[in-house]
Amino acid sequence: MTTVDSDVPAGSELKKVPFSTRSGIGTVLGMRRDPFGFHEKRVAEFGEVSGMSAFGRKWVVASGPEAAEEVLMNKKRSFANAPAWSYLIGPFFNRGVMLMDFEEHRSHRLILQQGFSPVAIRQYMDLMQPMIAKRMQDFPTGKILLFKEFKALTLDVALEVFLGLELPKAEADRINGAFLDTVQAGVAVIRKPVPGTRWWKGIRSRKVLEEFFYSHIPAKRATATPDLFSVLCHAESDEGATFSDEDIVNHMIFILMAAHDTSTISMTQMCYRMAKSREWQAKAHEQSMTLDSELTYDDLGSLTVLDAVFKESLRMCTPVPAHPRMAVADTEIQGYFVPEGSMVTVPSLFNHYDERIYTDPWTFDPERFGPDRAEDKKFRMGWSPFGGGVHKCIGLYFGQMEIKTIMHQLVRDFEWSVPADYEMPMDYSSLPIPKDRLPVTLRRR
Ligand code: HEM
Repeated sequence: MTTVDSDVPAGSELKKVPFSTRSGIGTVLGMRRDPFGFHEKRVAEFGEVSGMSAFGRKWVVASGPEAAEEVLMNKKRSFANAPAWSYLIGPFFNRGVMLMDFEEHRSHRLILQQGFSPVAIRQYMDLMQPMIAKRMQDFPTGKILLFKEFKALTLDVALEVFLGLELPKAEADRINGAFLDTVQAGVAVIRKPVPGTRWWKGIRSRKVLEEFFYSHIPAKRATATPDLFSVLCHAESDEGATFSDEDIVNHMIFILMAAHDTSTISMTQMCYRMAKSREWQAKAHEQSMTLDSELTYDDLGSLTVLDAVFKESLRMCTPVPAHPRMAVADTEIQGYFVPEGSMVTVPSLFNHYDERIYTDPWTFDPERFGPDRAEDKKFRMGWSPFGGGVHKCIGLYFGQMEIKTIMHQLVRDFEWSVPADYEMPMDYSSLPIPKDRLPVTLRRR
């Protein structure tokens, strides 16, 4: 049987993937301590396609935009999501659409798509605007932890727009805690339910979430309301396929997770960058003042400053830093032999600093996305915070709508700052979050 570091078959012109001999624990700790430095050393030593041990498996790291395109566009259908993502987060996000492949993925995605159509997104925007406006009126000022505030806000928005439920604070906190634990569990170093560990907490939290969703299904099936939960309960594909209760619970848990942290991280990054580069905060404020406080869906296209800040912030810290896959047939990446069964990862976090794509990649420079420079367009996967191919983020438009709606209100009514020498300390052990939750001084204009 071939293994991930097997020799290239006789007669093949493909190259063997060079593997690091470093232990899995050493690799994970090294990556956590200094992910960028660690990656740079790996590329200098082994090249863009190389192997490493991590999380109990051997992985092929397929760096660079060309390798990203080969893996994510998956033209030969030789890479699958389920066996790779399930290995990392399966017990917690079981049967979410990202953990499905090929025909099954296609049929579930077609039904799900109804919840993400332009008509549905306009409905969600109508639902969320008054609530965001109200939350912004009450937004705390002074020295605050912005990441924490955004996390609470995006959860409330998600509960309203996805679930159509107003939960008492204690219940909302319980669900928030359960999400946090499920997300954290995926990258646990101890990958067994040993009491007290991340993995163990993740399993318990998944049960909490399942019970929560199942208990609300009968009411959701009984009436059609404009929230995603209700849309999924009533959705039917062209072939007449519908979701079972179990499908709905699985998709809801996955989507809530997929939407919540990614949006929080994006807004945190945007605010951090605009606190360091105050001129961009001022530009965004000026532009937002030319529009009404309450936006229409069509106004979103006019927020060009926030759009550029969003793109650059997601380039510099992409909320989903890597895309894991498994080779389901013997295949190749950039001329390297990748045997069936190999775990493969596409590291977008690092690709976004590739000097072949971006000029001065460590500099915050939203203008690089303008039509005259369009640095992100040099490679198909040059800018890939939303992934690519059939698994490309289904919530891409929803996410941008939510983020811009919140940021529009924030830049209109507030200004914020950090000390001149402040650098946000990042925890990359799961999705990238600030260790200090981004303390800022926020004041109402
Ligand atoms: C800025 C915010 C967001 C970012 C950066 C982001 C990023 C991503 C990425 C990178 C993937 C693909 C992962 C892979 O191929 O391995 C993905 C998939 C997905 N995202 Fe998002 N996401 C965001 C917001 C959202 C929102 C708001 C929702 C839902 C409302 C959502 C729902 C999903 C779903 C369901 C998938 C799986 C799609 C499939 O496999 O067919 N995401 N997202």
